[in-house]
Amino acid sequence: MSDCDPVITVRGLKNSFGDQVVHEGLDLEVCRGEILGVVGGSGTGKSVLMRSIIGLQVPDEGEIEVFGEPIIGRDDAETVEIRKRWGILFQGGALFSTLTVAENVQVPLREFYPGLDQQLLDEISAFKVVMTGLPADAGPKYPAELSGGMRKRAGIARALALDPELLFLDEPTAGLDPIGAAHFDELTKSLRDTLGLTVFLITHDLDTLYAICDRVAVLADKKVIAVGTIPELLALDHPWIQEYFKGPRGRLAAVTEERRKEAEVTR
Ligand SMILES: Nc1ncnc2c1ncn2[C@@H]1O[C@H](COP(=O)(O)OP(=O)(O)OP(=O)(O)O)[C@@H](O)[C@H]1O
Repeated sequence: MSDCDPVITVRGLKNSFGDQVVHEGLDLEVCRGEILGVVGGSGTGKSVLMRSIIGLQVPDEGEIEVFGEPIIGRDDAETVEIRKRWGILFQGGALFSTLTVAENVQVPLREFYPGLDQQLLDEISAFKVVMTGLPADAGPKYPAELSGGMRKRAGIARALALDPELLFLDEPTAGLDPIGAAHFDELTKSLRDTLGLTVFLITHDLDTLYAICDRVAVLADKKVIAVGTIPELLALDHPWIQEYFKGPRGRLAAVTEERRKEAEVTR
């Protein structure tokens, strides 16, 4: 992307587990303010890439910078100021089931700002809950009392607890019905627009790619084989890209997006 101000830079990344090499020579830049979709077949290493960027997976080789700061080889204490600036929604939402929604949102606040008093914690968490479109009375509820879509929103509320600049979302619409998924996409986009976030979004959801991603990075053959807008990717003749975007589901997603845009124009 021209005039890219990189928030994440990955160079020459190699990850392996025993004999299995997942990444080799992987490069990627995520630009400030964009929603970057990360796609690839199952097991191509999308989650391992995210885990490497957030420091949970130590790569064999390569360099990773977030906000211009190196990540690899630094311990938790050294990266605390960087970690405060990002929020993460792991696959499945990963809320603590024994804590209420409000208490879940307060977890990162307590971790990074242990001095905050309970009243302030309650006020911040209540604000984050409402910000994600949940009703205010969702705060005292436990995750098991919420629908799948509401749990995802609660996960986003927790990811937003520290007012991050960068949001990592690992398959946020997995398990949601199409309407719930479309609403979640709208939430992601509106948060990006209003808060100026940069979003690293792993997804299998073609509708999400069409509806909200500025660019898409494709993982295959152990690396990012292409990054670009969907029209740019469609112009490439890589077999996986062609099959993914031009297969029946890809064509349907393209038509759905076309209709959505037309409806917007005539509204
Ligand atoms: N901790 C680990 N130990 C051993 N192998 C692992 C570990 N984490 C990931 N792998 C392997 O690395 C490969 C990539 O996994 P990853 O979860 O990143 O794939 P993915 O692209 O996110 O897949 P999916 O789309 O199915 O979620 C898989 O073959 C997986 O089994």
